[in-house]
Amino acid sequence: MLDIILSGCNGRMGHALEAQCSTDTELNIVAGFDILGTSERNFPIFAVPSEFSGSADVVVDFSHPAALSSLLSFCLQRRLPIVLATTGYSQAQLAEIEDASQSIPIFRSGNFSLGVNVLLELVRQAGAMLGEDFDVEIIERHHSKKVDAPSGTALMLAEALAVSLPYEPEYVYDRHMVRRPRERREIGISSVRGGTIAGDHEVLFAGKDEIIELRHCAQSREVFAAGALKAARYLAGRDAPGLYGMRDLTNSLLEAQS
Ligand SMILES: NC(=O)C1=CN([C@@H]2O[C@H](COP(=O)(O)OP(=O)(O)OC[C@H]3O[C@@H](n4cnc5c(N)ncnc54)[C@H](OP(=O)(O)O)[C@@H]3O)[C@@H](O)[C@H]2O)C=CC1
Ligand SMILES: O=C(O)C1=N[C@H](C(=O)O)C[C@H](O)C1
Repeated sequence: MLDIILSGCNGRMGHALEAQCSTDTELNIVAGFDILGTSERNFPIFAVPSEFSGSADVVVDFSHPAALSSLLSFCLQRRLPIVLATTGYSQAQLAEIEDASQSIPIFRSGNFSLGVNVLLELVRQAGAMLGEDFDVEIIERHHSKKVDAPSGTALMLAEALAVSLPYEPEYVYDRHMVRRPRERREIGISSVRGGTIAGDHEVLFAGKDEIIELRHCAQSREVFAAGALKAARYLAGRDAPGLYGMRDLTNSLLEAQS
């Protein structure tokens, strides 16, 4: 049995995770954290992590960057592993995560779907093969309620391109004031918000008279919830501090199959 604390439990992803845990007898939500505290659920909810005095195996967080410091202090104090799925962290917060991972196991990814992690590999390959001749643009589309832009996944795609392209890219987020032709080393990142789009990421390679589009569309939040719960299982079995990611998880799943 895995005892989970669900941070951001009142949100869209919090509900998606609760639904998946309710169908798996091995997963047990012992408490929730959320800014508004109590609600009518099957577990107690705390507005401030330090108010929880029970025990747990792992924290899974889909909340807001503002929750990070109190979550990390809570986990550091109890030596609890944490899965961080929240996006929109500042550079200083990423450094805080890195620091904390010297003391506890932390699993962080801007996207927990298996498909996006395959997309990242394909984008790396395409960047290395096409980078000399093609312009590259990233387009992400999400529901109207999303607060951060560009998405965490778009930033991961940008990082994947940065290691594979034959030049150091310059990211361009907004062209509306620019009055000049595009330069090869630019990577445009465009964010679209509307309706209930669960998560849609496209990398466009535009060459002379030909275009390649690599695209992933999440059709529901279930894919993210399922991936984060796999990460929680992976982390709970680990004592060693460190910063883990989807590559560690997919490698361990492949090892288990062989
Ligand atoms: N890595 C991945 O695969 C995925 C990551 N995400 C990320 O997860 C996060 C949550 O997404 P989603 O569920 O759609 O968002 P929601 O806004 O629906 O849920 C977030 C919850 O956290 C609460 N919250 C806000 N601020 C704080 C705080 N300071 N402390 C504690 N709780 C807080 C919100 O309360 P209130 O509504 O009152 O503000 C809300 O209940 C986002 O950063 C999103 O980008 C989402 C999907 C997949
Ligand atoms: O906020 C969301 O909904 C999502 N956020 C993540 C991101 O910022 O990339 C992952 C997914 O696309 C859904």
